[in-house]
Amino acid sequence: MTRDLTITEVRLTPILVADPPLLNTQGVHQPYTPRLIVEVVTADGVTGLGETYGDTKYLEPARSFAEKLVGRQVSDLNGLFVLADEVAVDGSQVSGQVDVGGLRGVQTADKLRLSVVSAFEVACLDALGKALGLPVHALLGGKVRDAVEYSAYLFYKWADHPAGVACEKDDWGAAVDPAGVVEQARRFKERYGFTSFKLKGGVFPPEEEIAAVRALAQAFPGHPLRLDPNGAWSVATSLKVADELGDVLEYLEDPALGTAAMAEVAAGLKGAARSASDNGSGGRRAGVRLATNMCVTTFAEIEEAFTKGAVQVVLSDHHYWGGLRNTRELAAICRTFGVEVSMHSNTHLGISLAAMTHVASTVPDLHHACDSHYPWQSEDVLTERLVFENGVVRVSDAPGLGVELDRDRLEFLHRRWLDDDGTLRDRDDAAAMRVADPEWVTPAVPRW
Ligand SMILES: O=C([O-])C(=O)C[C@H](O)[C@@H](O)C(=O)[O-]
Ligand SMILES: [Mg+2]
Repeated sequence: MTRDLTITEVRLTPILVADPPLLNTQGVHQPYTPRLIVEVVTADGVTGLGETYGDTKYLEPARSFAEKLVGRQVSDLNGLFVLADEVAVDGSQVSGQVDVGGLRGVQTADKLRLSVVSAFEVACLDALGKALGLPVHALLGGKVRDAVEYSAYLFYKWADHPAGVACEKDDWGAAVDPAGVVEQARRFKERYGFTSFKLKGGVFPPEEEIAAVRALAQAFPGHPLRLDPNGAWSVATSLKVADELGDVLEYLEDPALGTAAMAEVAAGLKGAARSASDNGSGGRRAGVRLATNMCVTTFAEIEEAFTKGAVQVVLSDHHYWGGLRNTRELAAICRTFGVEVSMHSNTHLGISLAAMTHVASTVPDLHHACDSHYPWQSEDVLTERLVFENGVVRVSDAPGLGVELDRDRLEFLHRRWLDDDGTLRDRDDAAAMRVADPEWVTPAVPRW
């Protein structure tokens, strides 16, 4: 039977999804965060789904990209990148600096385009898989594992959003000290079976975060632990934290901001490793590895970081690397240079979790449990939520991504976006923090 894979319609639906009051170095999560749902429809009536950031700076290029897509084949995946180069990006939204809302590293025009393309690539793969009766992992060459392991993404957190702010309630409670963090980790383990834990740091002075990680190590002996202050520390502070926590950390994630600072931290750790092997005096910091989702976020950033030995683990994110096939290319480059890979996550829904799981299932040497914010998202646009059991998501063998859109939920969340006066349509954690603390400004880096 011949199939007509021509794209006849592309639907873009911006939505606002509930997000708990999770703290990071720049502020606190908004009560609702923007996402964009992409649907690509073929002449045969097959619909493919994709998901990406929904802020205005992504939405505008996504609209012009969508117009160009009609009439093309869902199988023309390489052509998506050629098309992307033709999409204009608002120069005022582009910067070499760390993005205020998402802590996603540099925000170059190319990276914004890739973040948009990623959703269309996933939607095309979903449609192609459905049309051919093949799961997305098969279109990527086939899975090498049946389940993908995720880690618990622990956050310092308030019990509620500030009084008077419209929001959805969550049942996680507050976590603003070591006991609260350990309790949150316990619940993650109970609910989802996660056995590795990542704490989002850069919120409290390093001594407090060291105490929280020590408390986790005591409560969960032998479990892999990570701490990620999103570049909030100086090189000296980073090395001090490595001294304090080196014996329990799986890796330290973006302790200092940017490749140059990370390379200095790495050099300090390497020096310690040398003295440890020479005379046993390297201290705990000697074996600490550095991971990043902030200084290696584009192909252009790889050479400098790898040449300087700034990182030992790259946390890929298919959104900003430009999709699932680029994620595999990144993994191949990392493998060549002896750098490990795992996956980063921002606030995302089930379409993206399904996409992450498919691609992760095809990467042979995935070295660590992947990050996912999904447990924090009580809302989704799927008829059935994806499930974490014993810390893993099973890889679907159903055609495409193996997920189904709940159109009523999509409409409900879109209505919320339509009803918003614009305040929440561009994620801004510092602005959300100012609701509770009007004096708050994004902290200068290094913060400690
Ligand atoms: O690993 C990371 O750096 C992140 O997940 C960045 C995110 O933006 C996270 O910090 C958040 O959403 O607060
Ligand atoms: Mg990170």
